[in-house]
Amino acid sequence: MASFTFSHIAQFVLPSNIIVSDGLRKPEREWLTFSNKSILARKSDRSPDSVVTSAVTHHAPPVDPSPGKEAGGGGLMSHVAWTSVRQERWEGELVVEGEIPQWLNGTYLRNGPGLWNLGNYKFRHLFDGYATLVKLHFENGQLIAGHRQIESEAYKAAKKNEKICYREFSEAPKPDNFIAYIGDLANLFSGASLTDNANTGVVRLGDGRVVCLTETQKGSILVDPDNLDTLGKFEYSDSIGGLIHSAHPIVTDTDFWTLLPDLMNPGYLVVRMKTGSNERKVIGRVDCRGGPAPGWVHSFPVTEHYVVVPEMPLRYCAQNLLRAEPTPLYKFEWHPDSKGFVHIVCKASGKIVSSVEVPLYVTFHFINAYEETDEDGRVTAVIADCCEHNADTSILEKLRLQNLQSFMGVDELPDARVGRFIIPLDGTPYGKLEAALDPDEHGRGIDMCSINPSYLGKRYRYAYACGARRPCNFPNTLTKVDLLEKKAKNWYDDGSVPSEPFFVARPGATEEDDGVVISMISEVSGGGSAVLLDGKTFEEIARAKFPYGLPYGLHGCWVPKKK
Ligand SMILES: CC(=O)/C=C/C=C(C)/C=C/C1=C(C)CCCC1(C)C
Ligand SMILES: CC(/C=C/C=O)=C\C=C\C=O
Ligand SMILES: [Fe+2]
Repeated sequence: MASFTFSHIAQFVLPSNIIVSDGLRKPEREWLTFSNKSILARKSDRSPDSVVTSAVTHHAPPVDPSPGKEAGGGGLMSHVAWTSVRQERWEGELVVEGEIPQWLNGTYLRNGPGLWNLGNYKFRHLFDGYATLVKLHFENGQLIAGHRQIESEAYKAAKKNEKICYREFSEAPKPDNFIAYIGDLANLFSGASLTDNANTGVVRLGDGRVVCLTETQKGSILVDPDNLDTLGKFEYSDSIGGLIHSAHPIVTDTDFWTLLPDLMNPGYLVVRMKTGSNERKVIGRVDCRGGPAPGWVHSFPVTEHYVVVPEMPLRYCAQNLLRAEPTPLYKFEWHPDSKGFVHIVCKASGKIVSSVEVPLYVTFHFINAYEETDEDGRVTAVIADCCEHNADTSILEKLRLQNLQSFMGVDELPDARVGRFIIPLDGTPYGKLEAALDPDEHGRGIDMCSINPSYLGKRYRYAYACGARRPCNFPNTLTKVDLLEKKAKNWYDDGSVPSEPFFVARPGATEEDDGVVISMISEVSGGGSAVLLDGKTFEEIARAKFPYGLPYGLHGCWVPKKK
């Protein structure tokens, strides 16, 4: 089977005339059976090696078994989770086993780096892949699914030139000579060479616009949640400047909060953009208390009144930013001597109300935060929970594609826990960090979390995340963590890699876990499915198979049905 290259993309693109059999198009086309559901494709649209045929023949491996530069050494069959999606777009109805609740009406969107191959070259890190946006549209118990590559400048240039043209998470185009290198540096400072490959998350703003995001500000891309069209850049109309921001803004009906790390004068800007506007306003600023640069700020939490600004000892590194080749910690450096801090900024005044030293920590994802009050209603502390990797940076290395692709049954996933920060607001200089529950409850693996969004910034009880059933080299369960009882319920499907469990509340629900949890799984057989779990029992209630294998994806959002 040929490997997937950009020159093949044109062949692999399924035309928009591919529709489910229940559709109304004329049958001058051939029938192809995709997992019990038939779709139509024009015969002339199919290349002999196209995804259509390879996805249909379930005997053929849906992955490229040939050893690549970095992938799958020794002909090892790679899991479909770590294998590039084979076609640029697809849409069709999925057959549902089980039952989708009738109240679940809307679209779940999930973004992630689904394409890691460029010609003969393979990206080396999970986070480098070009963005693949997947949708699950639920309506009256039925499910229309699809995916589409996001048409970022970085993706279009790579497709045209069959090589990486912008600086991605771990790699950058190699300058041909010294003059080009100098030009490159200038482009880095202006931001021109940075990627806009919006492969990390997707958010629905309060005004209904849907934006795909990564950590570069220019990688904020508007998409159409129905047909997944790339609509263009989300342009920030202010003059705040800066090149990077947190990959995970906090989005509510009224606001969009984010943090902008300041690499020149180490610190963070706390910014807010009101719903309906493209203009961010600086609400406050936190100066770093340690190290030569701000800590990596992939995400952060908020409470009702405060923004929690983490200052992780895993800090941006100016030298590494300039390198074309990956370094052990990519664009970052571990500075245990610089200590770890958490700062609390008042949303209303922008003032820092607490800044404490905490034990060293490593986290990508904060889960939630809330305020602890005394009997007079005064806030005494902020509690902030995150998926914490025991202050061990090796998780970044574990997310190299070669490591992910070479699982041999040996347990390789470093331990992680629900890290709970307790940040006093009484001027005490130290905060605490402890495990919120025994990490064995979720197999000592935890990441890719969500909560019931109505509990954002409030005292809450349940978190949904990916956990571990060992041995594994990547989180392979879905886990519902009860932070009150300090227990977890785990869902496991042998050999599958599930993506972030996403909670959708039942309209009218009064209990925190009354709803469903959506995840997409990449299966050991090479297939891919959407799964629905009941929020309360955490039992699987429905599953629907895609006609092709799904690559791993990162974060999602819910777009409710238009009224
Ligand atoms: C997918 C994910 O979780 C993170 C993606 C992060 C990216 C694409 C970061 C890109 C960056 C650059 C291209 C240069 C500047 C530093 C940094 C923000 C790491
Ligand atoms: C996949 C991941 C981080 C994604 C960032 O958006 C972390 C996985 C950690 C494993 O435990
Ligand atoms: Fe993330």
